[in-house]
Amino acid sequence: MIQIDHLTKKFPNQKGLFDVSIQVDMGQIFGYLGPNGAGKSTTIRHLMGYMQPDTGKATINGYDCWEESDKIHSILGYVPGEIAFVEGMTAVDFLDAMAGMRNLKSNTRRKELIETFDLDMRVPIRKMSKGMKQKLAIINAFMHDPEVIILDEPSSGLDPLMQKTFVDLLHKEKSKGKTILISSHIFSELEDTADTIAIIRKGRIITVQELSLLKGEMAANRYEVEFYRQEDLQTIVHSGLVVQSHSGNKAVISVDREISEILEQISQYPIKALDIPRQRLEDVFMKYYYDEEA
Ligand SMILES: Nc1ncnc2c1ncn2[C@@H]1O[C@H](COP(=O)(O)OP(=O)(O)OP(=O)(O)O)[C@@H](O)[C@H]1O
Repeated sequence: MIQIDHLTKKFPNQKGLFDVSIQVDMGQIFGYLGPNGAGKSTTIRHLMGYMQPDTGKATINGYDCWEESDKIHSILGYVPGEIAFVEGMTAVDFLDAMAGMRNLKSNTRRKELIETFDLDMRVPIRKMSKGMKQKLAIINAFMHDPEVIILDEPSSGLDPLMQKTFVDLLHKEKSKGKTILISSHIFSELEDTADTIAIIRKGRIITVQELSLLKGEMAANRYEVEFYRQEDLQTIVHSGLVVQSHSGNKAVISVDREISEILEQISQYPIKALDIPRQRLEDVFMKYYYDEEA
């Protein structure tokens, strides 16, 4: 379990983290969402034991991330936001070195992951593309079967097929009961994986909610209806339903009452198309961002 309690870290430029509290339970995928410079990587650096909080604390499976970081690293898999490999190393050298540091005896899982992500290990790291380096970082993060996994924008650089492979891997790990924190500003990545989402902005947590509730908050609030006949649209405009806008034979109707009441009225006329715009995490995020700004 990952726990951050009232963590504050103020940089000399007044940026940083302010009273951040989050909890990621075992078997949970926790999405950490925020715009550039919000404080996601700074939070993760505290979890990794790279930074000492001014006040508050972070723990992983009960170990203090700053004071007991050595204990944490053996149970942790981590994909950093900016990956820097030692120049001149081959991918095999790198994974061997990491396996050695972790006292890892078996290569089975490593081989499976190399196959899953289809990484050509013969290419020297310095000649690898951004996506290939990202794959190598992912293999490194998962090859020792860690209990807790921390991923800082993990699928940046991966092509759509590999992003899907990665999402599948996350689902498998979750089903094994792993605790996973993913920071991202790629909404779809979290929409497909996260149970709970925290939104951070300017170093402060704006909201922590179950993804399903967060989406429900902005549940379909309008119908887009296309009529065959202009006169039917005009009748609807004057029917007492709240028509937000209309053009051509299309009307956007506000869902401000019982859905059955609205459907009953519009279904009196032949309808060419009816669309209920799907709520996306991105819309929810923008709403929070905008509301806080206002
Ligand atoms: N060591 C530091 N000294 C001073 N300011 C810092 C330091 N580290 C981070 N910051 C500032 O703190 C803020 C949060 O940075 P952070 O890297 O955590 O953001 P982020 O949410 O990970 O952003 P991105 O999505 O762009 O990676 C930024 O304004 C950054 O400039």
